Order: sequence, then structure tokens, then C-alpha cells
Amino acid sequence: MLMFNNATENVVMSRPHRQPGKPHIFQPTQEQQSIIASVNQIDVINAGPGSGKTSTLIAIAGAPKYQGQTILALTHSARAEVTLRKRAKKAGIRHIQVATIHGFGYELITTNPAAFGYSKTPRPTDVKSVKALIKRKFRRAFKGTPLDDETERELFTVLKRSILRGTCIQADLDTLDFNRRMHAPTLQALQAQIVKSQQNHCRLAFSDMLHRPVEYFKNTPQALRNIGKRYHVLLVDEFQDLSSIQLKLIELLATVIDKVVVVGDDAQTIYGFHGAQTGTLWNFAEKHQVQPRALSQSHRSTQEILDLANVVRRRLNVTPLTMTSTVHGKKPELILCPTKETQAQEVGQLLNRLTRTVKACQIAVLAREKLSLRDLHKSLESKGIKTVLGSEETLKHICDGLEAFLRVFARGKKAPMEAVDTVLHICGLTPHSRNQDAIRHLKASKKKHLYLIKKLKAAQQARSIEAQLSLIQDVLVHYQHQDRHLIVPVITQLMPMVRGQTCKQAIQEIQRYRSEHMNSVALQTIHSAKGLEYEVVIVIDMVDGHFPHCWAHSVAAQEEERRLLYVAITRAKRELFLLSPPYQSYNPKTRQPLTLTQRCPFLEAEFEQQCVKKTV
Ligand SMILES: Nc1ncnc2c1ncn2[C@@H]1O[C@H](COP(=O)(O)OP(=O)(O)OP(=O)(O)O)[C@@H](O)[C@H]1O
Repeated sequence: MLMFNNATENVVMSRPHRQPGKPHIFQPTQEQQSIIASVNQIDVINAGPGSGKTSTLIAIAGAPKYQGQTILALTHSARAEVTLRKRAKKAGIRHIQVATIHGFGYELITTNPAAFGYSKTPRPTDVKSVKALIKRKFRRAFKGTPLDDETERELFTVLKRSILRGTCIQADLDTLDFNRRMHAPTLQALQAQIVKSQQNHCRLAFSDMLHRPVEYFKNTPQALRNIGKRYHVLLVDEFQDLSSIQLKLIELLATVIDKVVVVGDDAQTIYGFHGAQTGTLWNFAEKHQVQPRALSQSHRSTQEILDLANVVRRRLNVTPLTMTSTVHGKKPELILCPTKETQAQEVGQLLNRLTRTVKACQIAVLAREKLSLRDLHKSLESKGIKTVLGSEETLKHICDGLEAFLRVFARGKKAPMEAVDTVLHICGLTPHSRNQDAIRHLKASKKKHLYLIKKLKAAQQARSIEAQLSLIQDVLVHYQHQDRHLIVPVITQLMPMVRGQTCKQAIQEIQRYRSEHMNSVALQTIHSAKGLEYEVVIVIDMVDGHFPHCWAHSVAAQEEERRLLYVAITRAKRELFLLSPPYQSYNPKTRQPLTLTQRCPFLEAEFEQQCVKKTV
């Protein structure tokens, strides 16, 4: 519960390095207090990781002066939304509406579809079908035009990004060279045509969730003013990751809402592929003529971890900012492993040692790529070390879904259509699977889901639990579901446990599996660990090609990889381990052992100095 003592504005909330079970009086620092008490219409906070940006937002929402007023808290990603929601709930703040910016746009549209040019409530389209549509239209539009492969790829990417991610097509076109920019009119016409056809079919692509409200508010100032009457305070977390269209919506809201606070960290801009760019915070501050405020103290990490983070930060092309901590601890360890197998063994040993003193759920293994985690997961589970791919919440969601599916299936004949819903829900095949309209629509479009229905019938005839679970696996792979790498391994592990069991027994097995894995080490990608914190962080596969990623060719992409490293390092509170297994130990040309920077370009001399180096 977040509580204020009116005199000092002390806040009770979770705090790092606290005695377990003991609530703490969280004393906002002077910098935080001045932000909480600020009377500016717009405040911009650009501060480092763990400096308490999100905590400050929650403290603002709970401040006595905003009691009884409605607060809108928006953020870029679903994960950040969950974090904000949880913290607001923990703080006992009820007068707050937390949403992703897309979710907020979607809600606006569905509450009044006619105003947004839809004849009825629009149905969200799934990304796969929009992608196919874009591809078809693109091919048709450029049929007679000779395009080399590179140009075709670039133009297609610009079009796809603008429709699926809501990036600004004009801005993207401006970055292309003259020969490619020549095709701008065709591309813009194509974009307008696809957006229009989606609208005519009452379909809502992901980007429409923001494009529509932005257009609507621009053309209907009264509607925008009504939003200003509904919300008194607008809080935006993870501001640095906003795409241009998200930014436009926030800009519009900022013109009518009395109090606006945006927080972020330029150096943590890691969603370039969504259209995020560094400098967003600064540009916003400049436009509104406010000086961005900083929070100089990190409340999360030890000074030794921050020293390493500051090295990375200095190498980044962002505003210089150094962070300090009052807590000291061990130097981060840089562990050089000869092979991937030895890396897995080393992680296993580290986890065995660490879990004696730290709760397993307070340890995270982070990697740049999902693939690295999947291999490690297999290897650790075979050694009997319990880990969870993704977070505990992901596991809970998967197990809940599987249980629901088996329950529906156990009911027998009447179940198929309901089972379709459940499979779709588990697989997240509708962007808003809780949306009944979308589910109804999917039921109707049997043609599209013939594969699913065929599989479902086969599984029902087989009536074995295994057949039913493998149905879900098949469907996930068939539809190339984005979380298949998280769900499929769980099902694979469950298979031998549920073999020959009745439905009831299988459900009990799933529950047992869940409780066994609930307090386990999290294996996460760096992107999904954004905004989270752990006592101990182990970063694996720090090797050229994996991290930095082999796709990061351009200078901008390489910088983003470095920002990812910065995010990974700053998730750790007390201990940090960086593991680097090379593909080969010798340079094939010179036959000399690989230098550290050849192994991984991040491991420069200054970086190495801040770590304790160990070779296994
Ligand atoms: N004044 C304070 N005193 C003690 N602890 C604090 C204070 N402010 C924040 N914290 C704690 O510091 C940790 C990090 O806070 P928070 O998550 O708000 O940081 P952040 O700046 O949003 O981080 P990130 O950039 O990684 O999202 C949390 O555990 C929070 O409880």
C-alpha cells in the first residue's frame, strides 16, 4: 500500500535491499519530491535505469493533490503496462486507468465506432493476414517496374512498417536515397488504399488503433476537449520507446490534459524496429519548452554494476548522464567459456551456488535471442535445475490456458466450438482474444481455420490427452505464433507426465508442474526483461553474431545493440555475470587466439577493467 504522510510526503513501497517481509518507508529523494510537487503543466524526466522513474509516476498518481481526479497512465508495451498496473494496485491507487497506448486507442474506437468511420465495431485483424495483403498489393502495384532486390526489400519494409507498426511513411521515405524516393507516391497511395480497404471491411489493423484516433482528434477538436475533461493527469512511462504515431497521440492528449508527466531514458531506446528513435524525450521537451529533469541516483544497482553501465552509456550516442548508488557490492564477473556447452555447465553451477542464498525467482538469465534461451532451458532442465522460459506470469498464463483447454475437452461432444475458442485463446491467435466479437468472427470464418478444426476433430477422436496437447503444439507451429518458443517447451515437458492419464489427473499434473516452476529462475530475452529488476542477472551468449546480433549492420542498429546491453546490465541489483562463448577460439585467418573484441565487440578495454575476468 502506498501511503503518504502529508508533512513529508513519505511513501511506503517496495525497496531494494530491504529486509524480507518488512515494509519500508520510501523516502522520495529531493529530486523525486520536486517532481511530485511540480506545478508545471508538462514535466519531462530523462533518467537512468533504477532511478525511480516508474516509482515517481506512481507517487504522483498517489499524491494528495490528485485525490479524486482521474489519472490516465499510458505506456508503450504490454509488459510495462502490467508493471504499472501492479504497482498502482500495490499502492492502493484506484483513480487510475492504465493502458498501452494502442489499447487506449482501441478502446476509444470500440466505444464509438461510428465516429471513427466504422459502420459497426471493427474487428482486429491478425498480423499474418494483413502482411499477406500488403505483399499481394505491393507485388501488383510494382508489377511492371523493374526493382532490384535491395530496393524492393526497402520499399516493402517501409510500407509494412507504416501499416503494421504505425511508423510515419513520409519520415521513412525521406531517409531513402533519391532513386528509391522516386517511388514515394506509389507507396503512399498503396498505404492509403490498404488502410481504406481495412476500414471498409470493418477491420482494425494494429496501426489503425492509433491512426484513427489521431485523425479523429485532429478533425474533431470537441472530442479531444472531452478527453481533457475526462482525465486530469496524463502519465507516460517508457516514453523513449514511442513510435511517431504513438507520439502524435500523446502530443494531442497533452494539449488538453491539465497535467502531463512523461518519463524515460534515452539510452534505453530498444524498439527501433517499432519506429522508436533516440532523442524523442529531448524533442518533446524542446517542443514544449521545458527543461528535462534528471534523477541522478540509482536505487536499484550497486555502484560496481553502475560503473560498468556508465562505461556502456559513455559509448552511446546519447546525452551523458552518470548514475550513482549508495550501495556497494561485488564487481561484475566476465566469464570466458570455450564452448556453448561449457557455458551451459557454468550457468548450471552458478545457479546451484546462487540459489543457496538468493531466491530462484530473483535470478534471471538474459539473452539477446530466444534461441539461446531455448537451448539453455533444455540443458538446465536435463540437469534438474528448474527454470521458466519467460516470466512466472507467462508460465501461469500458459498453464491456465492448457487447463482450460483440457476441461473443455473433457466435456466431450458438445465442446468443439468452445475448444476452438480455448485453443485460439491459448495461442493468442486473435490480437484481442478476450474480445467476444473477434472470437465470434473467427468461429464464423471456418475456412481460415480449417486446419485448426481438422486437428481438433482428430484429437477428439483419439481422446488421449497427449493427442490434445500435441494439437496445440501443431497449431502454434502452423500459425507461427509469436510465443510458440515459450509454450511448446512447456507442453513437451508435460507430455511424459500426462501420458495415459485421465483429464482430471492431467490437470493435477499441470498444476503440480506450475507450482514446481513458479519460484524458478527466469530465462528471458533482454527486450522482455525491460523495466524489470532481479537480485542477480546472468547475461549469456555475449558473442559477435548473437550479441550484437548478426542483423545489426547499420551504425544505428549497432548502437541499439549497445543500448540493449545497457538495459541487460542495469536489470541487476546485486550481482552480474556476463558469459561469452566464442564460435571458434582461433582467428581462422591469422591462427591467433581471438582477442576479446573479436569475440564480442562490446568487450573493450574500459569495459573489461570494470569486471573480474575468469576463464573456464
Ligand atoms: N527514493 C527511493 N528510495 C528507495 N528506493 C527507491 C526510491 N525510488 C525508487 N526506488 C526503488 O528503486 C527500484 C527501481 O525503481 P523504478 O523501477 O521506478 O526505476 P525506473 O527508473 O523506472 O527503472 P527502469 O528505467 O529500469 O524502468 C525499485 O525497486 C523502487 O522501489
